[in-house]
Amino acid sequence: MPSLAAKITLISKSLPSHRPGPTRHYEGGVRLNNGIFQVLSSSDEAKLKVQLKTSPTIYYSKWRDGVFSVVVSTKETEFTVLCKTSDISGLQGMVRSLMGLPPGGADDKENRPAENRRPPQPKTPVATTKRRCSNKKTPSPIKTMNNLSTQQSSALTLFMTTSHNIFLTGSAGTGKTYLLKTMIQNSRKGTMVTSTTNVGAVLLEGCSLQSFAGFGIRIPNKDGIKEIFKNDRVLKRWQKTKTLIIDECSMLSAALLTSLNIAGKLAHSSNEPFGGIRLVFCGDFYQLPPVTGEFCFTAASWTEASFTTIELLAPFRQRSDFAAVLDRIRLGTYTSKDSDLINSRKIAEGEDLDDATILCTHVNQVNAINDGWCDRHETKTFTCVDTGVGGMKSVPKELRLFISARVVLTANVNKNRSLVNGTQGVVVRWEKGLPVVRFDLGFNRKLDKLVGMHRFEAKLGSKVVSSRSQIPLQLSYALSIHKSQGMTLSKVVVDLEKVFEDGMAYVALSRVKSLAGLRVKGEARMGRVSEIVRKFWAEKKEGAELADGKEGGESDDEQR
Ligand SMILES: Nc1ncnc2c1ncn2[C@@H]1O[C@H](COP(=O)(O)OP(=O)(O)OP(=O)(O)O)[C@@H](O)[C@H]1O
Repeated sequence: MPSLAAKITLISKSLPSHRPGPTRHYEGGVRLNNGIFQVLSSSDEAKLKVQLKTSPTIYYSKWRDGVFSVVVSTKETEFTVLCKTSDISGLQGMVRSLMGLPPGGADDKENRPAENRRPPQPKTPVATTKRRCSNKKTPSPIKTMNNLSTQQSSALTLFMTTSHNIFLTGSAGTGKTYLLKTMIQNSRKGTMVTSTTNVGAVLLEGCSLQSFAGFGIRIPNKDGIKEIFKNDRVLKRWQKTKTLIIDECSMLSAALLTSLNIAGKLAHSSNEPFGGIRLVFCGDFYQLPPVTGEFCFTAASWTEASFTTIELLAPFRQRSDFAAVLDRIRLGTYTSKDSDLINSRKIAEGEDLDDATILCTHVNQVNAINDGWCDRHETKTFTCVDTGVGGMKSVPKELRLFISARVVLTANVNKNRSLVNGTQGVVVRWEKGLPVVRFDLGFNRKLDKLVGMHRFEAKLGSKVVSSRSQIPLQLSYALSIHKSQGMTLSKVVVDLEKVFEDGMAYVALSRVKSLAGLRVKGEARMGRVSEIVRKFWAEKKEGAELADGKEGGESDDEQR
């Protein structure tokens, strides 16, 4: 790959606009080795076609309403990037990042259009190993991509080599959080890691969005924010923030996004969107919506942020056949065959499901099931040790466990041995007063491991503001679907009779790795798909057309 980088030549040049208005028109493309991707034409409403002469890869793109989108399809994978970029050097950066290549190239200079001499380079060097901040001179993004897919590597390159605001999305299990963690490891000083959910914050070792913002449970207006900023600590935190990462952004409301925008502008005394803070949002709007209010993308602040959208398409959690069924449920395009397939997983009479996690729609169902198990056994109680203020609601103060209890890890204990958040097991004995858990590593592999106290930290930037030490386990007989968002589980029973939220059934069904690990209690209701989300994507994707099975070189009419 690196040698290929030098052989990519940008041959694009700007053309005079033949229509009134601010839209710029380009002709050109990038040269790859002896092949040429050629952008044949462009305008705000017309398709940009990228023609590929010699490679099996198809690049197909379209320009609409100022959004340039390119669909890349290789033998291994296929993904879409939509980016609001109005300069051809942005296009060059996009193509490079799509290919997993570092920015720039030996032969770029001469061919770059005069007004765009600066390729998208990182302003400061980027780390490959150290978290948040680095002083290394030469970034080597490829080193950090070894265990990432091509799609994920490309997205990481985009994160590391541009300052675009990024919206990282994709179906459940496409590795968004996995990639986000790598981005965090390679992020610069001043990066704040947050999530709209406590569970998400724990997973990323960040803090909840509301605690970062200093808003508490409020969604303040401008005056309210000025009042909050009288607290010097909160104001300084905002002023130090250069990048704000928000995971589980499907649960971020439009009102809160608007407040964040105002706060960023006030803190940085700047009229730039979010006061110039770079945004990295991660989530899937087809999953759970905000608890109250509208989706964040309905706010004017979303448009102001001009996100570059990265949609990961390759499923990691499930095999592609099951992933395809789940995707249709996600989009509300499932067939009766899909529905029958899910319902064919109904619990059989007398079936032993003690090793499964029951995913419930309501918390009272969850507590009743887990408490019921504790009540029937002799339990040992583990009390947490807290430091700092605020506590961590998602980690229990008191954890009741018993021998033979089914548990799930809530922290990464040992990545090499697959003892990560979500790994399930059974408490088999006590040792030194601590539980020994027989973890299920899949493929009939088991591992006994003494689980000690784990320090869960809430961070604001690199500063630990509070911590809670607790055994990183949770009874896993039942979990709420809300809590399960983001988890990967090996065997689940879904109870979807009382689904009350768009995307809820999809979140529950997509936690499991395979159909074999899925059991259904009662009649599975697939729930609805949010019309607003559907519209959001329809408008976004109108700009992108997949070139399934079509080689470059066809005319626009043929493509239609
Ligand atoms: N490059 C990778 N190599 C190996 N495993 C991966 C990779 N990317 C993701 N995974 C694994 O795939 C599973 C799903 O990944 P992850 O939880 O990041 O997906 P997600 O898109 O965030 O899902 P959700 O939307 O449900 O939260 C996890 O078990 C994760 O460890």
